[in-house]
Amino acid sequence: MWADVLNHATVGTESIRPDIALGRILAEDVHAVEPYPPFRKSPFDGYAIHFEEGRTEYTVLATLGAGEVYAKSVEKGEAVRLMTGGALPDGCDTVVMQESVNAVNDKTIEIKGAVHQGDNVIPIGEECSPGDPILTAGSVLTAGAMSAAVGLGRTDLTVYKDLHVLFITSGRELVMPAKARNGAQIYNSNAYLFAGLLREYGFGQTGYMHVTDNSDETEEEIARIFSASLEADVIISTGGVSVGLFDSMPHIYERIGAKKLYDRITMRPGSASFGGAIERKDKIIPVLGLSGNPSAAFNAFHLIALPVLRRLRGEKDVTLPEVNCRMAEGLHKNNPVDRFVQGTVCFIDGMPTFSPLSRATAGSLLGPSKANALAFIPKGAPPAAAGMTVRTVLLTVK
Ligand SMILES: Nc1nc2c(c(=O)[nH]1)N[C@H]1C(S)=C(S)[C@@H](COP(=O)(O)OP(=O)(O)OC[C@H]3O[C@@H](n4cnc5c(N)ncnc54)[C@H](O)[C@@H]3O)O[C@H]1N2
Ligand code: MOO
Repeated sequence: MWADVLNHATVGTESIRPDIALGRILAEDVHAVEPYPPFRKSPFDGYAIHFEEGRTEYTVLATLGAGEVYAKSVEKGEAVRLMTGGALPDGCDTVVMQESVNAVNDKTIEIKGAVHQGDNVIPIGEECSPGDPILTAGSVLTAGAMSAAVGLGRTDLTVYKDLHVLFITSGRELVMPAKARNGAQIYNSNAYLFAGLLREYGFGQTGYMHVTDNSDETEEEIARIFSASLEADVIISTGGVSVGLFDSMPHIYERIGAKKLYDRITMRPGSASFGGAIERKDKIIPVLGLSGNPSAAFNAFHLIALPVLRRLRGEKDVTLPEVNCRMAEGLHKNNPVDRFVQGTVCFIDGMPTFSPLSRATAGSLLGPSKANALAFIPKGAPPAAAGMTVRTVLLTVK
């Protein structure tokens, strides 16, 4: 069912210039249209010669900077001085580094030591030939990928459109920073956690709304969320999805047209979770209501929301990398369901080692400020002991 939603929800494509494409997802396979390098070039500052067996002295016809062309052909006994990256003139088949040459006079060089025909020539198409695959659809345009495309002459690239993520927080106990807070209220840290996570993972255009879960305001809040949802490709919220009296997110989602796909998942933390989809005339909008507990929300972002967001923006590889780690210390909890424990991965004696956070609870505010990995302890496993090997999901942006 999620597969159906995701297959229909993918955003469209657009053509953009490389200078604004960093971090975007390619929607086309890029092939070389010409060979690279496009001419025979020198890897050194030196002399391009018309090689002749046994000859040590050559007459230098000209000096060329990189990018300059020598129009005539270089014949027997002749050479051209050129710089690193310079094109070999016709008739030259060998390059001699300038350190391997003595100047006999202004116009003549003498080669010291052995030289072989063909030395130091980078051939045309050494790296790629016309038609060779260079970049694949669904990959992220890194700085390196863009330089490859530009180096091969591309002036525009077809990429997936930016996702419009509408993010919602829920709860009357939440106040924004610098606002007055009574003794039982807390600051709305998830608003900042998710704005930051979305930005860190390259999801740029983010609307934000807050639901008070106060019944006097519900109708107006539903109307505002409905109107914001018209611009959204995906909706994510934290809080208000459990069984509390004021947990109103599933109701709000249903009121704005979402069909429920699930309302709980068997993992901890993050079991409080709502998944649904809004089917509109022109598109399907996936809806993810995540747990309000900050650490549960952080885990659920990486494990549930991020793969969905990546898939929606056309990425091929949507999951985070995993590495097997040695547990630095034991955990004492039983595991009635799959558990993802926040912690840090570092290398000790070359061995990836996972250290669980001392307070790895669903409600921990501070966990997301420290964790760079989540250890996976499967359902039914005994409490994880120090020294055992554990599968660990790496949170790569840190
Ligand atoms: N009787 C039961 N109670 C609970 C169950 C259950 O099955 N039966 N499930 C528990 C689990 S598991 C979790 S997780 C929480 C999740 O509840 P919600 O997702 O509805 O989240 P809230 O109740 O709204 O908030 C939980 C917690 O997180 C704080 N929070 C919420 N939003 C923010 C925010 N934007 N910034 C910072 N902190 C936030 C909120 O104040 C609460 O402390 O339910 C259990 N209860
Ligand atoms: O959903 Mo809760 O985070 O499992 O503690």
